[in-house]
Amino acid sequence: MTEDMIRERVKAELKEKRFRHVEGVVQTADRLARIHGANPEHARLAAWIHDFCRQWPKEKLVQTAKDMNIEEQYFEMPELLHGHIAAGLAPQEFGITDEDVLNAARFHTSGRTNMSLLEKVVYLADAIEPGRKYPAVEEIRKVAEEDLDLALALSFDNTIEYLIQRREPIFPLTVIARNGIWRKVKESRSEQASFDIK
Ligand SMILES: Nc1ncnc2c1ncn2[C@@H]1O[C@H](COP(=O)(O)OP(=O)(O)O)[C@@H](O)[C@H]1O
Repeated sequence: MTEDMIRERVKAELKEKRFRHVEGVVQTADRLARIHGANPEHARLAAWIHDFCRQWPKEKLVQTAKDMNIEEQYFEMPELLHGHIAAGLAPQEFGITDEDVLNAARFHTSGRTNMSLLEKVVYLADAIEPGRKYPAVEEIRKVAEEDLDLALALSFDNTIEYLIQRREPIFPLTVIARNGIWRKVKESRSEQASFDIK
């Protein structure tokens, strides 16, 4: 399937506003990939498909996830299932088989530890595409141009703070990923005496 065909297939599946978000993620993922040396075509593919199942009803997500044998832990938070299902459908639906592309779609909402460069690019593109509006977004946009790991750490913190404020559960692996990326950011800067965030 060509990228244009994938675009049209995704467009047919989503409401206009959601599709505009996806277009924003594609554009941002392409840009971040070029800046940071990831594969821009792979970044765009993962971005096109990441929200393919975003508008499915919860029952359909849960049933499909069971049929696909998606890991038990994701069922506790059905908001996290759509990326996994999109990745599971992608070989058949779009002819996409590259594991890194599939994982970038799979983990775009929760993140995970030891994310690949492409996974970070797509996670952040989803968080900072031009349609996103939240207090920290400008700071994360700016940092994402220069330091992908720091931007990822800030983005995890932002999501976790948002969920806490709303008294929502936090997926435990996001917290573990958050701790890991902050450790990596701090270690890589430990020689710089002036390292200071905020
Ligand atoms: N780490 C997380 N743990 C638990 N719930 C989360 C987590 N990240 C996001 N969510 C929930 O999933 C929903 C979808 O996340 P969001 O990033 O806005 O959408 P999308 O994955 O479609 O880009 C959010 O409204 C939030 O409630």
